[in-house]
Amino acid sequence: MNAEPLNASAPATARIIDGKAVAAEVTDSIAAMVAARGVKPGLAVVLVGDDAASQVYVGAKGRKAAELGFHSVQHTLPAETSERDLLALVAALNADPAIHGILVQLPLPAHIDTTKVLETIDPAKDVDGFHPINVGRLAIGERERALVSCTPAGSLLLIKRALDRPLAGLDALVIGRSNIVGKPMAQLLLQESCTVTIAHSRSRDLPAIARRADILVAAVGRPEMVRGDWVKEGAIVIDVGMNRIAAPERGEGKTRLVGDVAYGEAAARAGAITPVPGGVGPMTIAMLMANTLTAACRVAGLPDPQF
Ligand SMILES: Nc1nc2c(c(=O)[nH]1)N[C@@H](CN(C=O)c1ccc(C(=O)N[C@@H](CCC(=O)O)C(=O)O)cc1)CN2
Repeated sequence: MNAEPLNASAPATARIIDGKAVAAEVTDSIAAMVAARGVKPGLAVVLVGDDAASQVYVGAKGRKAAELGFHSVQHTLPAETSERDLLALVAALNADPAIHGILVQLPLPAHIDTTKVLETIDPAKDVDGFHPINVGRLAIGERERALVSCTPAGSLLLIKRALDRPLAGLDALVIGRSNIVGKPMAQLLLQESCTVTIAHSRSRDLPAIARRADILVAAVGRPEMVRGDWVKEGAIVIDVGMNRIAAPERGEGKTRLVGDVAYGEAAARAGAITPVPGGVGPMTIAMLMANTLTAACRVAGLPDPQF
């Protein structure tokens, strides 16, 4: 039977999908599961160099892990660290039974081959879900054996919370084809039996494609590219973009964060929409914690936690 498209009585202004609140629900449930299951998930976060934003993210991940009762370690290496030394650290973490999850913060300095580093992480400890084994398992429909990339996994959870019906049969559009967000997002939606389109910078008549989408995920890295008139009435809009743009109205040299969607315009037509900040971003760290708990449960022979 064909699913009805979303639309019918679309509200004049979208519901705001509160990523912070959903992330807090996820991490609360993780803390409860850690206590109930008697596991001590171990997360190692590796930072190479002194990129200011990366320092903030790595600090937030380590603190959240400790707060949830995980064994939490951070390795901070200087920017000049050789690829060989970084690979040796990853190998040591692969061999450490107290560590269930390894995360190497990106971007890495230019002299280090990122692919080589990510492929050295034991797939069972790859809590970022970037290893080709995990990507492949997701692609062949073996999500239950994979660790799934955190941002798409978190986005799917937000979509499910925003919808009051199953996703099956809905038209989903993912704008952006990155390995980290666009492609795994499309795979997840496909497994929910959506009809999935992946669009990118060379797609023809993107506004027309977008107007057909019941679920629109923007992960293209272009500030406010998706305009209000691209959005179907009542659609769920998930904005993965995080773009810092000049904000002279706030004073000289000031900036502000915007997504890939022109929020005000899109909110006037969407059924529900994620803001930036406060939408998808907080889910990334929550799903990292979820993946680390999952990895620890698998080692202990326990069932995967469900979120
Ligand atoms: N190994 C990884 N590296 C990177 C990842 C990743 O998932 N794994 N993602 C990004 C950075 N990132 C986490 O690492 C991340 C970025 C942003 C947020 C977030 O919550 N953003 C806030 C806004 C923050 C602000 O005001 O600047 C939001 O959207 O509300 C969380 C995690 C690159 N590297």
